[in-house]
Amino acid sequence: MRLTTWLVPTLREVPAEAEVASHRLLLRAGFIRRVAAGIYTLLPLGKRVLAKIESIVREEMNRAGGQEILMPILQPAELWHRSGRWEVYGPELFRLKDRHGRDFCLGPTHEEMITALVAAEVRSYKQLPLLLYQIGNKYRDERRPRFGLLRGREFIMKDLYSFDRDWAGLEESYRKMYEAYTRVFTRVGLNFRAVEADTGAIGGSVSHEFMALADAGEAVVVYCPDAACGYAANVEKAESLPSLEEIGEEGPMELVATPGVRSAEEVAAFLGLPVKQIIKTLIYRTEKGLVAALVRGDREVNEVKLQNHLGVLELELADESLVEEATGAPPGFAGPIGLSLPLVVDREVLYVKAGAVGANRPDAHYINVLPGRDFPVQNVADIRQVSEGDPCPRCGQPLLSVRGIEVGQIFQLGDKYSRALNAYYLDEKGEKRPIIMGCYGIGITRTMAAVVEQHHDEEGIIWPLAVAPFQVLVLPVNYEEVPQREVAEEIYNLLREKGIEVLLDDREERPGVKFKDADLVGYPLRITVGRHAAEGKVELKLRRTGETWLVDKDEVLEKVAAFLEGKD
Ligand SMILES: O=C(C[C@@H]1CCCCN1)Cn1cnc2cc(Cl)c(F)cc2c1=O
Ligand SMILES: [Mg+2]
Ligand SMILES: [Mg+2]
Repeated sequence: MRLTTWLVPTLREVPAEAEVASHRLLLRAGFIRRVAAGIYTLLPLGKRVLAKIESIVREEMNRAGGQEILMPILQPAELWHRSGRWEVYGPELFRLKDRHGRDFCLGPTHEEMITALVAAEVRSYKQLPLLLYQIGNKYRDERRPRFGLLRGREFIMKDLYSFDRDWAGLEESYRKMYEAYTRVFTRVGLNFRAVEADTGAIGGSVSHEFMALADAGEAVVVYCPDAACGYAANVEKAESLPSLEEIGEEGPMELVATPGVRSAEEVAAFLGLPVKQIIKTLIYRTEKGLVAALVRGDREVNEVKLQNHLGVLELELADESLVEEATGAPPGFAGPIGLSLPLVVDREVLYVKAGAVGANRPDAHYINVLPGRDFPVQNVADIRQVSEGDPCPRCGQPLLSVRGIEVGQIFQLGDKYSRALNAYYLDEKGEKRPIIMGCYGIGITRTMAAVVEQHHDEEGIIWPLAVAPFQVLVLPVNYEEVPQREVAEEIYNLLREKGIEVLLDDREERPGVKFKDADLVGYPLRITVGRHAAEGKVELKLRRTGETWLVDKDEVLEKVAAFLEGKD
């Protein structure tokens, strides 16, 4: 292919809206263009990378026994009514009406649709297990689309659904998918970790996320430094050994004036107590009303754990006016004493024997508060956010934390959707039983961006060979100069005949522009045809290491083949 015929609109300037490397570089290198917030066009080189990622995913899904299908993006609301999710999802679900006024949504996921299909087509245990998957667009109206392809409102996902006769079957399908995901992310060149994950509203119990480690990642992973232990979890779900240290001496509760002293740190300093002896009260708004969550002063509430514990769909910190109304005091003076709200108490709070809490009146706190004596402790749970340094829940060593990009997530769903959509089968004895499901997603466009986050330098992208838009770039420094053009054309045609993905930069551009573009786009191997062409010599350059070799043009094919075999 000749670059003069290809649309690769590279940019010198960094687009202002791009905050992370992958967004900046995919724009500058001419791989994507923004259409609207969270909505992108994939340009030719971007599409070539996607095609490579998709074919790796397809190979591994097929190897695991998956059968590829393609479901509609337009989903009739009726399916979502049957699963009860039409009302559950809010503005994130793109809804529309057809010309007859019938309700549809643009598919954010396909549990309902695939389960309805299987309900209609599977009758017998002989048809199980069944693994069906698709690769296609998904739509989620994110409140804050950002970071380019990392969080879009339209994106490409591979979603596979497993259908088994029982839980043992599901565990086998889940294990196969876990291994298939490990192969996919290894092959595309990502440094990733599989971590225990929260299942969210999808239901089910077991879930893992595949995290590409990157500072630009929105997810926080906590993990045990000891590889033999191997504990790793999304912080939404992560646990640590609770501190069962008793704090403070029991004593009579007292009201003390704490003028303008609000935060746990301020109250601790004012009262001369350690922060962990403060008991924080945070008021949350849910669709079932207000709730007060209590954690030690040195902890944060984990809102995902709290939401799961309460079984609510919406959970948001109550704003100041709501807190005033509910407690009679501004935030910072809220407390559990005499509070007419349901309390959820973190387990560690029980070990605070003389706590300080807001007195539900301005500028006042109670001290020597004893949980159980001074406020009810019926509802105790693990609702605290684990942080770096907390003891590993398995082996006690201090946990570490790192940021990650969630490129895949797998779930053991169970029978939630099969019961809702009537997907049953008859076993050997003719007994009717619900199909046991799993669902498994990979963010295809997000994976491309994650690869760029992990593979770039200040010059541009460094594509791993397996997903590069082209394997080799032939770069004649001065295309009008005869020996250079002839040698470049000769090498270009030789490689093409061998089926190597080679691009020839035949533009009449200044050499500097050509070199800068070559490094920006990130072709893995570059063959520069310059002044040595007259003696039949060319320069090979590896984008990843910058290493260069001056070789005779007759050695090029052998060198390129060796590089392609070496796979980076
Ligand atoms: O999608 C999943 C679970 C798995 C992920 C892997 C592939 C199959 N689905 C979870 N989820 C996330 N965001 C959503 C957003 C909207 Cl607006 C919605 F209506 C539903 C969902 C939703 O169900
Ligand atoms: Mg989540
Ligand atoms: Mg997730």
